[in-house]
Amino acid sequence: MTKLFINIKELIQVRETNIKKVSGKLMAILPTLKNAFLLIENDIIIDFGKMENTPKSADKTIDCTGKMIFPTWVDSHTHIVFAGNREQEFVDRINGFSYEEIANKGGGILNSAKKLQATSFDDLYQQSAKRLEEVIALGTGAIEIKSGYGLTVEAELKMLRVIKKLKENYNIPIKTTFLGAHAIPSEFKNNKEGYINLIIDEMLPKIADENLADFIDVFCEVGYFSVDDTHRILSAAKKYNLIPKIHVNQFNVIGGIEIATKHNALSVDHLEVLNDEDIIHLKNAETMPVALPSCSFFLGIPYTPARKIIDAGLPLALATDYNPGSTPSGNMNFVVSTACIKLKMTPEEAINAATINGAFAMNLEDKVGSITKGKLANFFITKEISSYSFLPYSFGSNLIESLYLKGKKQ
Ligand SMILES: N=CN[C@@H](CCC(=O)O)C(=O)O
Ligand SMILES: [Zn+2]
Repeated sequence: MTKLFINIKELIQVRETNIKKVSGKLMAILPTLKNAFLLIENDIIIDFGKMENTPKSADKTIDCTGKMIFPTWVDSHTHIVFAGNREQEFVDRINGFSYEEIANKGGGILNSAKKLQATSFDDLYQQSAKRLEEVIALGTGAIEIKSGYGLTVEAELKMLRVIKKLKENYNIPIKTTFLGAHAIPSEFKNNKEGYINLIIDEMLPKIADENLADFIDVFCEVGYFSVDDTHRILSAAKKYNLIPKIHVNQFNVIGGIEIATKHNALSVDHLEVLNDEDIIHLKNAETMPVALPSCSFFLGIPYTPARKIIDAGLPLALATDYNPGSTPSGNMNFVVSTACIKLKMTPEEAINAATINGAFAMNLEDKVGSITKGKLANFFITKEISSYSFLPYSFGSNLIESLYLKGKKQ
């Protein structure tokens, strides 16, 4: 079955030959085609070009006059499998408590873990599926999902099995990250080593047995897991071929980037604080830096210094961090807007960061992230808009008119 999209006002992020990622100055270049067509066959993009070269026929033709087509957003960092919400902590923060103070009082990640442990598999699946549907409707066409709100063998496995079921039931590429080292559970309050042993000796082998994860993550931060802990966990995960994607530099610079790059991490995420040495480590690595501006917006913490990263010649990806504590939003359109408004990224840089660079940060750059022949037909058609910059400019508006995943209208 072929579908031909014609009279596309502008086809965004067209790449004749696939690229892995865009870095530095090249991030400012967003290749597009005006007055274009796009041809797909079943779930795959098979051709695109200028209207004067439109193929004569297709099984179905869709007129896009006045509208643009973007590859769907690639959200490379989420925690959408969680139970309940944490709006009381939101109110506590309005009343002057910090994220750290709330966590130290037993709130934060431990609060979510308590809720998740008491939630059945089916209930957790239903809550998570609803969030997945919500973000797909907002233009996300590939997503990474982490565990890390279980913090017991049983509850971490429950989270990962929920993600597995989401993968089976939804039509988008989903990658799974094991984040057992998200926080130290209360039972191990004075025995962090004991919890790390549990991760290494019990959780990892069981996860590998059931093939439940693609990536390994650690929250490398003061009060959570040290650089040495991170090194231990990543070394153990290597045996199971789990690739590191690490939470680092959210509140403090403690050497997380150095250890992550030594372990050839696929990405380092957050980076709200970043020093010159970190930049040097990133320059010597293939690791993708990932900014999560909605988290900075919600917590009122510094924004990732995107200019410093890009101006150093590095790539940058954007993701939502959708989770109940620091970012209760999975809206990639808002992320792209906030990146322009607060991180001073140009629309071209932000769109590259939210598509092809996000795909790299999930090892999916051959499948999604650009309009390229052979890639999945995952894209959205906008409402009538004046230019692609109108999208980040109109923050808070939903300008997506329709969405195709693997060639099927959603
Ligand atoms: N920082 C660590 N993990 C999450 C937040 C966890 C939570 O507060 O529930 C994040 O990426 O922001
Ligand atoms: Zn996160």
